[in-house]
Amino acid sequence: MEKQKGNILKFKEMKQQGKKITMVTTYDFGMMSQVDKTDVDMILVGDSAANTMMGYEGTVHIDLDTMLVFCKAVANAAKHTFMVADMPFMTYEIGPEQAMLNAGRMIREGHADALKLEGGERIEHIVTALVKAGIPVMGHIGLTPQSAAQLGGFKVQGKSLESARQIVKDALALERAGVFAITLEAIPSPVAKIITDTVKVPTIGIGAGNDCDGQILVIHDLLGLFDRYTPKFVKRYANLGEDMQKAINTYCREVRDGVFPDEEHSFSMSKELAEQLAEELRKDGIL
Ligand SMILES: Nc1nc(=O)c2c([nH]1)NC[C@@H]1CN(c3ccc(C(=O)N[C@@H](CCC(=O)O)C(=O)O)cc3)CN21
Ligand SMILES: CC(C)C(=O)C(=O)O
Ligand SMILES: [Mg+2]
Repeated sequence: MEKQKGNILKFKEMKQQGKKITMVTTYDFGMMSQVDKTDVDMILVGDSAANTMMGYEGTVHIDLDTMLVFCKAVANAAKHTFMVADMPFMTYEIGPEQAMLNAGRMIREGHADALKLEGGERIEHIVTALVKAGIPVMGHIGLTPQSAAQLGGFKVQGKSLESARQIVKDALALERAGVFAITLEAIPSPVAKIITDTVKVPTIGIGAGNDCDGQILVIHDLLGLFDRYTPKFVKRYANLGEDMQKAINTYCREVRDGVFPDEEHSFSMSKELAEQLAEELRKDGIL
């Protein structure tokens, strides 16, 4: 049976029924064509594209127009999968007006179904405005990579009493603002459990333990296509990087050995026509 495209009501129902929500990132048409055939519940066009697709160390170097390129490519293949996209760094922090203008582009031009913003209490007024405008918003708290410089790097958050309490408050602020789900990144499992038990909207964890309502991983990490760094929370389910190297090396060997292309991968011409052609070309003085 063909997969139904999810929606924010379905995700809330899944939380109520204790059904786990599955999510991966995706950044391009080819990958999304595969993901769209799986039973993953939703995808994120993450600003982690800055790392996985562009090779930057952090996520602050990707701008709105670049995010739009990835969104458009993914949207062309996301026929059955609910598509969330990250608002990139500094495209919403100035205030509701800036956020609305840029969110409008992500949805109109990028074809995102929903948007994700980093921050809690700090951006409550901005999320409120977007939700009032009819945009489904996902929150993202804990380790927020766009503020890594301030956090001292990609560090686990909420390890002290005070910072854990702040993250819980951030979750409540986002719920008040009307988010449909909250990403919890790199926080101790007990803190994620408290939030999951407290808010009515689904929590989607990445490095936040097994009590969240759902999980997300960067697709390059789970497929084994990214080896610059591997956060503790990443589990590799395949080694596609190695598979790719093997396939490319086999191709190179076959070309060097004169094995590829064979007849199956070439176009033929009748012997008569080929001879006629040679004759004509000899007449022309070319052969
Ligand atoms: N490929 C990829 N995967 C991700 O999960 C990811 C990105 N890129 N880019 C954006 C952010 C950055 N993320 C990261 C990156 C590194 C760690 C990491 O190495 N953390 C240390 C903990 C360090 C500490 O708290 O002391 C670890 O050991 O997991 C965590 C999250 C998560 N996101
Ligand atoms: C790691 C996830 C949650 C993310 O924000 C991203 O991939 O950009
Ligand atoms: Mg992100």
